[in-house]
Amino acid sequence: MSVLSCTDLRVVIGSKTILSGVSLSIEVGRITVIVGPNGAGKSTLLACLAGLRAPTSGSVALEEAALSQLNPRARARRIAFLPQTSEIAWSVEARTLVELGRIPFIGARGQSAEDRAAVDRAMAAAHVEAFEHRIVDTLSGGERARVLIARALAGEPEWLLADEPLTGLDPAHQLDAAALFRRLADQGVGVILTLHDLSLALRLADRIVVLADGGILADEPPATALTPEVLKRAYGVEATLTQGPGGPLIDVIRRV
Ligand SMILES: Nc1ncnc2c1ncn2[C@@H]1O[C@H](COP(=O)(O)OP(=O)(O)OP(=O)(O)O)[C@@H](O)[C@H]1O
Repeated sequence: MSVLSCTDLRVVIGSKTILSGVSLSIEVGRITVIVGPNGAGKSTLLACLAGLRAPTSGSVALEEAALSQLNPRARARRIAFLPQTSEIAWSVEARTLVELGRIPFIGARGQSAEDRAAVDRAMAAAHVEAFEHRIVDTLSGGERARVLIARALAGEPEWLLADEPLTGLDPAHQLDAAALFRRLADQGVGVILTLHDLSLALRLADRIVVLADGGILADEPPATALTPEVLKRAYGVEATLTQGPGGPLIDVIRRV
């Protein structure tokens, strides 16, 4: 079983320590959700796990091999990274953007029938077939977010690492995206997400990693991860956990 891990990860930018002493071992076939306050280092950790940022010290490994030893093409075939939506603004048709997710597979002869079929499957999974010929810049934020999910899926990766993938989606499309992530995990994909919506995190995750002050404050199954004490320490808020008809709900009462 494929495992993505980091050991004693430390990231220093300028004079600021962003992450320190972070060790994780994450298995495929599960949804791992990273939560934590603004600036806790969630995006930085995700970029390190995707092999897109070199840590200052410590290591990231895919199975037994250091990620830094894999060439970028081989790494991109196995790990898809979905950045925060706001970072993308391209004047290309949606299908062209999704096709970019196949680049690690495309040979000298250009796209094969299998590449085109994979793009079709990815667009269908993210429900974006209707936008095929729309210029991405003209799509709404939520529509663009779904096209970007399709781009990440086009490579049919073993790992999907997504930074805030549900932000900007309406409730129905959040449910669709959550169901898609669950399907992928059930098919054996390792899904690692950062999320700000704690109730959604509880409903979606098999495992929740709470980052705060550059380190891991909790690393637990959802049933035990977000206790009032953890929420207080991580976010500085008083909050309660209740059961709603759709699943667990975090009710934030006040700052403490
Ligand atoms: N290039 C950089 N130069 C200086 N500081 C940086 C740089 N990149 C990240 N940081 C800082 O590192 C910290 C962690 O950033 P990161 O984006 O990983 O946090 P985050 O937990 O994803 O935050 P958010 O919830 O707001 O998206 C922040 O304080 C950020 O300002």
